[in-house]
Amino acid sequence: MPLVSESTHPLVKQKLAMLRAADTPPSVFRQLVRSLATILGVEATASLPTRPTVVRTPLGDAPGVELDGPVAIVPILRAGLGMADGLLDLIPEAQVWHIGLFRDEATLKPTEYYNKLPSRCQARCALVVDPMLATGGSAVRACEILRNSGVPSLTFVCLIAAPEGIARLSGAMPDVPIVAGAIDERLTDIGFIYPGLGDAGDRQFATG
Ligand SMILES: O=P(O)(O)OC[C@H]1O[C@H](OP(=O)(O)OP(=O)(O)O)[C@H](O)[C@@H]1O
Ligand SMILES: O=c1cc[nH]c(=O)[nH]1
Ligand SMILES: [Mg+2]
Repeated sequence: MPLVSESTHPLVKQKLAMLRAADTPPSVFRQLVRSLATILGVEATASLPTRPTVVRTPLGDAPGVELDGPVAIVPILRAGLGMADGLLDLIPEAQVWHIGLFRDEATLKPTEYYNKLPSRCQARCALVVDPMLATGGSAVRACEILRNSGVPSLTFVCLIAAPEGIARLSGAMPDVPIVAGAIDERLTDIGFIYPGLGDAGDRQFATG
């Protein structure tokens, strides 16, 4: 998997255009976040380790595979919650570990307010999900928490990334692939992704 990928899938582009539109209501926004996460999840799990197995069909034996070890989906609260549902559609047996971070509006630094990792983090790999990779501070913090908990393989999945956030996350975690729906132009002077979609949490949960 490339270190940074920007989706070229036509459905991702179509759904992102709908998601960005300022008049898209929260109910539709949530559905779009969920289905975008599923499509990007397919791309993000393309190298997931598997082991061979054999299953009995009504006619005989067929070769197959099963996932080689547990997978964790890690939404960064709160905007990552809607993406977790989309990835669970893809991997229903995954564990879900919640990390709560909010970004200080003035300093743009993340503050951790919730952490519900299992006492023993035994996932073979974790898919960290957050719709927005802006300065990269939240993504780096979440990946550090998971690294310190011993998760061997991390992948970061977002809907929209800023070049600044990609540079920061890749600099801090050069072995964490970033799967993005789109890479936008830049950050604004108040740390929003331009053109972006505004505040992903507020738009999902109608708190704007
Ligand atoms: O890359 P960064 O500069 O860290 O910014 C990105 C973060 O900002 C948003 O969360 P926010 O702090 O708005 O919290 P919320 O999910 O509760 O709305 C977003 O969902 C990311 O977590
Ligand atoms: O553009 C941005 C940047 C950070 N968080 C958001 O929700 N949107
Ligand atoms: Mg927010």
